[in-house]
Amino acid sequence: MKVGVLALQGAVSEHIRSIELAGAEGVAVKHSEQLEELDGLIIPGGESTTIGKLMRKYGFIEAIRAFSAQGKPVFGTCAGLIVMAKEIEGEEEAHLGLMDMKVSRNAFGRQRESFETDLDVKGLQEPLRAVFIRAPLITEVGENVDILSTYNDEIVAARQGNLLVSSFHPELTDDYSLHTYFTEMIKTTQAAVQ
Ligand SMILES: NC(=O)CC[C@H](N)C(=O)O
Repeated sequence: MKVGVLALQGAVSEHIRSIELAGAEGVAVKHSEQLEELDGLIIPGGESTTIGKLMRKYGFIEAIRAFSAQGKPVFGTCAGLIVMAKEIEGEEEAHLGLMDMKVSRNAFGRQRESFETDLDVKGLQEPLRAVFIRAPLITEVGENVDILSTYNDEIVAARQGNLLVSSFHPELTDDYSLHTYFTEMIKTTQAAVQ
């Protein structure tokens, strides 16, 4: 199984390490043509405005939409979550606009820049060590979105079919269980296609 990590900006190598611990081959993705050989894609954290601009410049917007439309799984963390949202509070334009949710940027940052906590995540056996860095919050979700985790009653992880998002960074600890969850999503879609 080959999982790409969008390598335009942000925490790329850490995601490659975590997805390889979960048993997949991790590929740094710099050109949209590379998507053709992938089974799943991770969009990392970083700065969503920058990632959005670079995605437009290098033809990733249409390419990732087409990738997702084939049913292939996409996992966005932190800034990656923001670029996947249909709506971003205070901004006129979304980026990929894939997932039926509204997000608020830097929502936790107003309280605390960054922090770590143990989170219960639906579908994971053990609490997950989660690192929040100027993290966004999901403030509204559509009815097709399954809420996987909350922190202080705020939504911090969710899934909609082949789309997975977390407002925290699951790649910055040794716990790769959310990456394993993503590889399981890929296996399920592959089984459904065959
Ligand atoms: N760690 C992160 O990815 C931070 C996201 C960043 N605050 C943004 O709004 O794009």
